[in-house]
Amino acid sequence: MEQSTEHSRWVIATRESRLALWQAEHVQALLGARLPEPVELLGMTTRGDQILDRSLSKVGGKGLFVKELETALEDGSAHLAVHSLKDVPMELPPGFVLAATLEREDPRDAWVSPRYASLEALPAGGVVGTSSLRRLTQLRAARPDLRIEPLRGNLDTRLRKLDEGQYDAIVLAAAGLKRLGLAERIRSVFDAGQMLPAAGQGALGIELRADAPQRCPTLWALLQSLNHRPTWLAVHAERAVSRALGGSCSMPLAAHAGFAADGLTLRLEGVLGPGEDASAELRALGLARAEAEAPVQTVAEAEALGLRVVAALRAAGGDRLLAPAHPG
Ligand SMILES: NCc1[nH]cc(CCC(=O)O)c1CC(=O)O
Repeated sequence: MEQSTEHSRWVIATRESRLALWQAEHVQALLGARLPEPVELLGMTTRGDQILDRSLSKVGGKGLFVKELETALEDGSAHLAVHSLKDVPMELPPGFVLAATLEREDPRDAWVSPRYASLEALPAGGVVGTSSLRRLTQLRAARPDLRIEPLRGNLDTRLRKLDEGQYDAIVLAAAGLKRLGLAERIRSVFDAGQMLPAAGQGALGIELRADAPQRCPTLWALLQSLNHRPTWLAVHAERAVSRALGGSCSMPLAAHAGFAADGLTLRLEGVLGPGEDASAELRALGLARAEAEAPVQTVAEAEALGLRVVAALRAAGGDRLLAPAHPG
Protein backbone atom coordinates (compact mmCIF):
# COMPACT_ATOMS: atom_id res chain seq x y z
CA MET A 1 0.00 0.00 0.00
CA GLU A 2 1.23 3.46 -0.83
CA GLN A 3 2.12 5.61 2.16
CA SER A 4 -0.13 8.62 2.48
CA THR A 5 1.74 11.88 2.04
CA GLU A 6 -0.22 14.34 4.10
CA HIS A 7 2.40 17.00 3.75
CA SER A 8 5.86 17.29 2.28
CA ARG A 9 7.12 19.18 5.34
CA TRP A 10 5.91 20.30 8.74
CA VAL A 11 6.08 23.85 10.04
CA ILE A 12 6.10 24.91 13.70
CA ALA A 13 5.03 28.48 14.47
CA THR A 14 6.95 30.05 17.34
CA ARG A 15 7.78 33.37 18.93
CA GLU A 16 11.37 34.45 18.48
CA SER A 17 12.56 34.95 22.04
CA ARG A 18 15.42 32.68 23.02
CA LEU A 19 13.13 30.69 25.33
CA ALA A 20 10.40 30.32 22.70
CA LEU A 21 12.96 29.16 20.14
CA TRP A 22 14.44 26.66 22.60
CA GLN A 23 10.97 25.22 23.17
CA ALA A 24 10.11 25.10 19.47
CA GLU A 25 13.46 23.48 18.66
CA HIS A 26 12.82 20.91 21.37
CA VAL A 27 9.52 19.95 19.72
CA GLN A 28 11.18 20.13 16.29
CA ALA A 29 13.77 17.56 17.42
CA LEU A 30 11.12 15.24 18.90
CA LEU A 31 9.03 15.33 15.74
CA GLY A 32 11.99 15.30 13.37
CA ALA A 33 13.22 12.03 14.86
CA ARG A 34 9.82 10.42 14.29
CA LEU A 35 8.58 11.81 10.97
CA PRO A 36 10.04 11.22 7.50
CA GLU A 37 9.37 14.81 6.36
CA PRO A 38 11.50 17.78 7.40
CA VAL A 39 10.24 19.84 10.35
CA GLU A 40 10.85 23.58 10.08
CA LEU A 41 10.36 26.62 12.30
CA LEU A 42 8.44 29.76 11.42
CA GLY A 43 9.54 32.55 13.78
CA MET A 44 7.00 35.27 14.45
CA THR A 45 6.76 38.46 16.49
CA THR A 46 3.61 38.79 18.59
CA ARG A 47 2.00 41.89 20.04
CA GLY A 48 3.04 40.70 23.47
CA ASP A 49 6.68 40.89 22.37
CA GLN A 50 6.28 44.48 21.22
CA ILE A 51 4.60 45.89 24.31
CA LEU A 52 7.43 46.46 26.74
CA ASP A 53 6.39 49.56 28.60
CA ARG A 54 3.06 48.56 30.12
CA SER A 55 1.95 45.66 32.24
CA LEU A 56 0.22 43.00 30.17
CA SER A 57 -2.79 43.05 32.45
CA LYS A 58 -3.45 46.61 31.28
CA VAL A 59 -3.29 45.87 27.58
CA GLY A 60 -5.43 42.79 27.23
CA GLY A 61 -3.46 39.97 28.77
CA LYS A 62 -2.54 36.56 27.62
CA GLY A 63 -3.88 36.22 24.08
CA LEU A 64 -1.19 38.71 23.09
CA PHE A 65 1.46 36.00 22.84
CA VAL A 66 -0.54 33.51 20.78
CA LYS A 67 -2.79 35.29 18.27
CA GLU A 68 -0.23 35.72 15.50
CA LEU A 69 0.75 32.06 15.83
CA GLU A 70 -2.89 31.04 15.48
CA THR A 71 -3.18 33.14 12.34
CA ALA A 72 -0.31 31.11 10.87
CA LEU A 73 -2.19 27.90 11.72
CA GLU A 74 -5.35 29.29 10.20
CA ASP A 75 -3.82 30.33 6.87
CA GLY A 76 -1.85 27.09 6.58
CA SER A 77 1.63 28.59 6.84
CA ALA A 78 2.20 26.46 9.96
CA HIS A 79 0.80 23.15 11.22
CA LEU A 80 1.48 23.48 14.92
CA ALA A 81 2.29 26.22 17.39
CA VAL A 82 4.49 25.74 20.45
CA HIS A 83 3.76 27.90 23.49
CA SER A 84 4.67 28.31 27.12
CA LEU A 85 1.36 27.00 28.41
CA LYS A 86 1.30 29.77 31.00
CA ASP A 87 0.83 32.28 28.17
CA VAL A 88 -2.05 30.40 26.52
CA PRO A 89 -5.52 31.78 27.31
CA MET A 90 -7.86 29.49 29.21
CA GLU A 91 -10.33 29.45 26.33
CA LEU A 92 -8.83 28.90 22.91
CA PRO A 93 -10.66 30.60 20.05
CA PRO A 94 -13.03 28.32 18.11
CA GLY A 95 -11.14 26.23 15.57
CA PHE A 96 -8.07 25.59 17.75
CA VAL A 97 -7.16 22.84 20.23
CA LEU A 98 -4.46 22.07 22.69
CA ALA A 99 -3.09 18.79 21.34
CA ALA A 100 -0.43 17.88 23.90
CA THR A 101 1.75 19.04 26.76
CA LEU A 102 5.28 17.77 27.20
CA GLU A 103 6.65 16.79 30.61
CA ARG A 104 6.75 19.85 32.80
CA GLU A 105 10.04 21.53 33.76
CA ASP A 106 10.45 22.86 37.30
CA PRO A 107 7.16 24.76 37.86
CA ARG A 108 8.46 26.95 40.71
CA ASP A 109 9.34 30.61 40.76
CA ALA A 110 12.97 31.50 41.29
CA TRP A 111 14.67 34.29 43.23
CA VAL A 112 17.42 35.86 41.15
CA SER A 113 19.76 38.36 42.74
CA PRO A 114 23.46 39.16 42.59
CA ARG A 115 23.58 40.07 46.31
CA TYR A 116 20.78 38.43 48.28
CA ALA A 117 20.41 34.67 48.56
CA SER A 118 16.67 34.68 49.22
CA LEU A 119 13.65 36.87 49.82
CA GLU A 120 14.34 36.62 53.56
CA ALA A 121 17.89 37.92 53.08
CA LEU A 122 16.78 41.12 51.34
CA PRO A 123 16.98 44.12 53.69
CA ALA A 124 13.87 46.18 54.47
CA GLY A 125 12.82 48.45 51.62
CA GLY A 126 14.67 46.40 48.98
CA VAL A 127 13.64 46.72 45.34
CA VAL A 128 12.24 43.67 43.55
CA GLY A 129 11.41 43.65 39.84
CA THR A 130 8.30 41.96 38.49
CA SER A 131 5.34 42.97 36.36
CA SER A 132 3.35 39.90 37.33
CA LEU A 133 0.42 40.77 39.56
CA ARG A 134 0.53 37.21 40.90
CA ARG A 135 4.17 37.56 41.97
CA LEU A 136 3.70 41.09 43.27
CA THR A 137 0.75 40.11 45.45
CA GLN A 138 2.51 37.12 46.97
CA LEU A 139 5.72 39.12 47.55
CA ARG A 140 3.69 41.85 49.29
CA ALA A 141 1.98 39.28 51.50
CA ALA A 142 5.36 37.90 52.61
CA ARG A 143 7.23 41.24 52.75
CA PRO A 144 5.05 44.36 52.90
CA ASP A 145 8.17 46.51 53.30
CA LEU A 146 9.56 45.90 49.81
CA ARG A 147 9.41 48.22 46.82
CA ILE A 148 8.14 46.30 43.82
CA GLU A 149 8.98 47.83 40.45
CA PRO A 150 7.74 46.89 36.96
CA LEU A 151 9.96 44.61 34.86
CA ARG A 152 9.05 43.55 31.34
CA GLY A 153 10.85 42.00 28.41
CA ASN A 154 12.15 38.57 27.60
CA LEU A 155 14.38 36.67 29.97
CA ASP A 156 17.67 38.12 28.73
CA THR A 157 16.28 41.65 28.96
CA ARG A 158 15.08 41.10 32.50
CA LEU A 159 18.42 39.65 33.61
CA ARG A 160 20.26 42.57 31.98
CA LYS A 161 18.11 45.09 33.85
CA LEU A 162 18.91 43.26 37.09
CA ASP A 163 22.63 43.26 36.28
CA GLU A 164 22.52 46.98 35.49
CA GLY A 165 21.48 47.53 39.09
CA GLN A 166 17.90 48.65 38.54
CA TYR A 167 16.68 46.08 41.09
CA ASP A 168 18.06 44.22 44.10
CA ALA A 169 16.36 41.04 42.91
CA ILE A 170 13.86 39.75 40.37
CA VAL A 171 11.50 36.78 40.31
CA LEU A 172 11.43 34.53 37.25
CA ALA A 173 10.10 31.10 36.38
CA ALA A 174 12.76 28.50 37.19
CA ALA A 175 11.75 26.62 34.03
CA GLY A 176 12.84 29.34 31.62
CA LEU A 177 16.19 29.80 33.34
CA LYS A 178 16.87 26.07 33.36
CA ARG A 179 15.93 25.62 29.72
CA LEU A 180 18.29 28.39 28.66
CA GLY A 181 21.18 27.01 30.70
CA LEU A 182 20.89 29.87 33.20
CA ALA A 183 20.17 27.72 36.26
CA GLU A 184 23.23 29.18 38.01
CA ARG A 185 21.36 32.50 38.21
CA ILE A 186 18.81 30.91 40.58
CA ARG A 187 19.71 31.83 44.18
CA SER A 188 16.70 30.05 45.69
CA VAL A 189 13.34 28.68 44.65
CA PHE A 190 10.10 29.60 46.35
CA ASP A 191 8.03 26.98 48.08
CA ALA A 192 4.35 26.78 47.20
CA GLY A 193 3.29 28.35 50.49
CA GLN A 194 5.16 31.55 49.74
CA MET A 195 4.86 31.88 45.95
CA LEU A 196 2.41 29.55 44.24
CA PRO A 197 3.12 29.28 40.48
CA ALA A 198 0.79 30.34 37.68
CA ALA A 199 -1.46 27.78 36.01
CA GLY A 200 0.60 25.94 33.41
CA GLN A 201 3.94 27.36 34.52
CA GLY A 202 6.86 25.29 33.29
CA ALA A 203 4.75 23.32 30.82
CA LEU A 204 5.00 23.49 27.08
CA GLY A 205 1.76 23.40 25.10
CA ILE A 206 1.31 22.36 21.49
CA GLU A 207 -1.65 23.94 19.69
CA LEU A 208 -3.16 22.81 16.40
CA ARG A 209 -6.20 23.56 14.34
CA ALA A 210 -9.26 21.70 15.54
CA ASP A 211 -9.48 19.92 12.18
CA ALA A 212 -5.95 18.50 12.57
CA PRO A 213 -7.11 14.97 13.54
CA GLN A 214 -8.69 14.73 10.08
CA ARG A 215 -6.23 16.84 8.08
CA CYS A 216 -3.00 15.59 9.66
CA PRO A 217 -3.82 12.23 11.30
CA THR A 218 -0.19 11.08 11.43
CA LEU A 219 0.99 14.26 13.13
CA TRP A 220 -2.00 14.17 15.47
CA ALA A 221 -1.35 10.56 16.50
CA LEU A 222 2.33 11.31 17.06
CA LEU A 223 1.48 14.25 19.32
CA GLN A 224 -0.91 12.06 21.30
CA SER A 225 1.92 9.60 21.86
CA LEU A 226 4.26 12.43 22.98
CA ASN A 227 1.71 13.86 25.40
CA HIS A 228 2.89 13.59 29.01
CA ARG A 229 -0.19 12.39 30.83
CA PRO A 230 0.60 13.54 34.42
CA THR A 231 1.44 17.04 33.14
CA TRP A 232 -1.66 17.03 30.93
CA LEU A 233 -3.96 16.20 33.86
CA ALA A 234 -2.26 18.61 36.28
CA VAL A 235 -2.43 21.57 33.90
CA HIS A 236 -6.08 20.86 33.11
CA ALA A 237 -6.86 21.06 36.83
CA GLU A 238 -4.91 24.34 37.10
CA ARG A 239 -6.47 25.84 33.99
CA ALA A 240 -9.96 24.91 35.21
CA VAL A 241 -9.34 27.17 38.22
CA SER A 242 -8.33 30.11 36.03
CA ARG A 243 -11.17 29.53 33.61
CA ALA A 244 -13.82 29.41 36.35
CA LEU A 245 -12.49 32.61 37.90
CA GLY A 246 -12.49 34.51 34.64
CA GLY A 247 -8.87 33.85 33.71
CA SER A 248 -8.27 37.57 33.70
CA CYS A 249 -4.85 39.09 34.20
CA SER A 250 -6.29 41.83 36.39
CA MET A 251 -6.74 39.42 39.32
CA PRO A 252 -3.69 37.82 40.89
CA LEU A 253 -4.34 34.11 40.62
CA ALA A 254 -2.06 31.14 41.16
CA ALA A 255 -2.88 27.47 40.69
CA HIS A 256 -0.59 24.51 40.93
CA ALA A 257 -1.24 20.76 40.84
CA GLY A 258 1.01 17.76 41.20
CA PHE A 259 0.61 14.04 41.64
CA ALA A 260 1.42 12.44 44.97
CA ALA A 261 3.99 9.65 45.11
CA ASP A 262 1.22 7.10 44.46
CA GLY A 263 0.86 8.55 40.95
CA LEU A 264 -2.92 8.58 41.35
CA THR A 265 -3.77 11.37 43.75
CA LEU A 266 -3.68 14.85 42.25
CA ARG A 267 -3.25 17.65 44.77
CA LEU A 268 -4.27 21.15 43.63
CA GLU A 269 -3.63 24.46 45.39
CA GLY A 270 -4.98 27.87 44.50
CA VAL A 271 -4.31 31.43 45.65
CA LEU A 272 -6.40 34.47 44.78
CA GLY A 273 -5.64 38.07 45.71
CA PRO A 274 -7.26 41.49 45.34
CA GLY A 275 -7.46 42.95 41.84
CA GLU A 276 -5.35 45.85 40.61
CA ASP A 277 -8.05 48.40 41.36
CA ALA A 278 -9.22 46.89 44.66
CA SER A 279 -10.18 49.20 47.52
CA ALA A 280 -8.04 49.44 50.64
CA GLU A 281 -10.75 47.53 52.44
CA LEU A 282 -10.48 44.61 50.03
CA ARG A 283 -6.69 44.67 50.16
CA ALA A 284 -6.89 44.30 53.91
CA LEU A 285 -8.59 40.93 53.37
CA GLY A 286 -5.33 39.52 52.08
CA LEU A 287 -5.08 36.38 49.99
CA ALA A 288 -7.60 33.58 49.68
CA ARG A 289 -5.92 30.18 49.70
CA ALA A 290 -7.40 26.71 49.17
CA GLU A 291 -6.40 23.19 48.25
CA ALA A 292 -8.01 19.85 47.49
CA GLU A 293 -6.94 16.41 46.32
CA ALA A 294 -8.59 13.50 44.54
CA PRO A 295 -7.71 10.45 42.48
CA VAL A 296 -7.51 11.78 38.90
CA GLN A 297 -7.25 9.74 35.71
CA THR A 298 -9.23 11.81 33.22
CA VAL A 299 -9.41 15.45 32.15
CA ALA A 300 -13.00 15.57 33.46
CA GLU A 301 -11.79 14.47 36.89
CA ALA A 302 -8.94 17.00 36.78
CA GLU A 303 -11.36 19.81 35.90
CA ALA A 304 -13.77 18.70 38.63
CA LEU A 305 -10.91 18.98 41.12
CA GLY A 306 -10.27 22.48 39.76
CA LEU A 307 -13.87 23.46 40.42
CA ARG A 308 -13.67 22.13 43.97
CA VAL A 309 -10.68 24.39 44.62
CA VAL A 310 -12.59 27.32 43.10
CA ALA A 311 -15.50 26.70 45.49
CA ALA A 312 -13.06 26.46 48.40
CA LEU A 313 -11.31 29.68 47.29
CA ARG A 314 -14.63 31.50 47.16
CA ALA A 315 -15.49 30.20 50.62
CA ALA A 316 -12.08 31.29 51.93
CA GLY A 317 -12.73 34.95 51.07
CA GLY A 318 -12.35 34.79 47.32
CA ASP A 319 -16.00 35.67 46.87
CA ARG A 320 -15.47 39.13 48.29
CA LEU A 321 -12.29 39.64 46.27
CA LEU A 322 -14.16 38.74 43.10
CA ALA A 323 -17.29 40.75 43.80
CA PRO A 324 -16.27 44.12 42.27
CA ALA A 325 -15.09 42.56 39.03
CA HIS A 326 -18.17 40.37 38.67
CA PRO A 327 -21.21 42.37 39.78
CA GLY A 328 -24.42 40.40 40.29
N1 LIG B 1 5.18 35.37 31.03
C1 LIG B 1 6.37 35.07 30.29
C2 LIG B 1 6.80 33.67 30.49
N2 LIG B 1 6.10 32.66 29.96
C3 LIG B 1 6.69 31.49 30.35
C4 LIG B 1 7.80 31.81 31.11
C5 LIG B 1 8.72 30.87 31.75
C6 LIG B 1 8.68 29.44 31.31
C7 LIG B 1 7.46 28.69 31.73
O1 LIG B 1 6.77 29.04 32.70
O2 LIG B 1 7.18 27.67 31.06
C8 LIG B 1 7.90 33.19 31.18
C9 LIG B 1 8.94 33.98 31.88
C10 LIG B 1 8.78 34.02 33.37
O3 LIG B 1 7.64 33.97 33.87
O4 LIG B 1 9.77 34.13 34.07
